[in-house]
Amino acid sequence: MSISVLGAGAFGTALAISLAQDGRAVGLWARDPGDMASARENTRRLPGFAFPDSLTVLEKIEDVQTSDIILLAVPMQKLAGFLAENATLFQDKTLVACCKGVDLQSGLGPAEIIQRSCPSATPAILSGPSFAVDIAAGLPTALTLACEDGEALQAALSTKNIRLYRSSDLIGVEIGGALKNVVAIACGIAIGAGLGESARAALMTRGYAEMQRYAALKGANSDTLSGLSGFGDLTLTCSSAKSRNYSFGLALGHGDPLPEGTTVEGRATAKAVSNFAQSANIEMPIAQMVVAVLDKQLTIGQAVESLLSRPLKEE
Ligand SMILES: NC(=O)C1=CN([C@@H]2O[C@H](COP(=O)(O)OP(=O)(O)OC[C@H]3O[C@@H](n4cnc5c(N)ncnc54)[C@H](O)[C@@H]3O)[C@@H](O)[C@H]2O)C=CC1
Ligand SMILES: O=C(CO)COP(=O)(O)O
Repeated sequence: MSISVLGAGAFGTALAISLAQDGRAVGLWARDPGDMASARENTRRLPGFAFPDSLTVLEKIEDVQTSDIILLAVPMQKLAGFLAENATLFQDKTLVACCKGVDLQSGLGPAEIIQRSCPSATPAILSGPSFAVDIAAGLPTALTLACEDGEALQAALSTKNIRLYRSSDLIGVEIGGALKNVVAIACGIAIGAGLGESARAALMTRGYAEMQRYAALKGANSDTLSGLSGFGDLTLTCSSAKSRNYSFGLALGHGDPLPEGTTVEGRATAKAVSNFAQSANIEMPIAQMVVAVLDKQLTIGQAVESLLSRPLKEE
């Protein structure tokens, strides 16, 4: 089965490198390829990792039509527009969403967006704890691949350093990857503002409870979030400064200039999730406080005060 990766940010590039390291023919398409084809490296988004020989930089997006499996590695808020623009190229393909988030405009995750724009395609979700640099460096990782009847796909996308676990719960897997970014921003804020590691552990745990509430209402299986794309990615992202979401929170909490030009998926997803929580009348106070701080409706001190003064309840 031939594979292409669309979107040559850090993650798309890392996945293409890992897949091609096994000698598979892999196509990588970038909206703006720069000198990638001649340099055999993505010097802007993932410098220092040479492309294996079997990785081809696609000249035009139409070249993707020879592939059966297409990995979508564009940022979440661009996915719907990207699919709408290119839907005719994706008929009957297996489309593997690698982005993590909830679309702010529609409130949908990648699986439903794929189903709506490309009804003849087979949707799949790849998610779990993995920094692009770790994958590109050949370090060991374990991720979840969600797809109906996904055994062949699991075999096709497993590599020497990416061990894939299979799931049929697309909604649960995409929610884990999307919502952990919101909690990671909250944790970064807490550490940046000097609130301490106990506060971070509390935010991770109560943030996880919010993820479970959201997932239950969206029809996810109750145990999916305990896997790699939920608990696994929450742990990684809330504890490593390699995470852009956590680092963004750190800067916010510390009062430093916010990083620019990086993909911080949790910002838009926090808003999408809070909108849903409000309309569905479920409690997601951490997500709502992240939005309030981002929108400057509350200071960090006021947000903390608000979380601590909520009515006492059972765990
Ligand atoms: N970087 C990482 O370690 C990981 C990233 N992800 C997810 O992968 C997704 C992409 O993230 P990164 O690759 O890290 O982002 P990035 O910030 O490195 O790159 C984003 C890329 O998307 C391209 N792009 C933006 N809009 C586009 C459009 N309309 N059409 C085509 N290309 C477009 C940009 O040109 C850029 O190359 C995100 O949802 C992120 O959560 C998931 C796991 C790990
Ligand atoms: O999803 C990731 C790790 O699994 C990457 O996290 P960031 O997008 O916060 O860098």
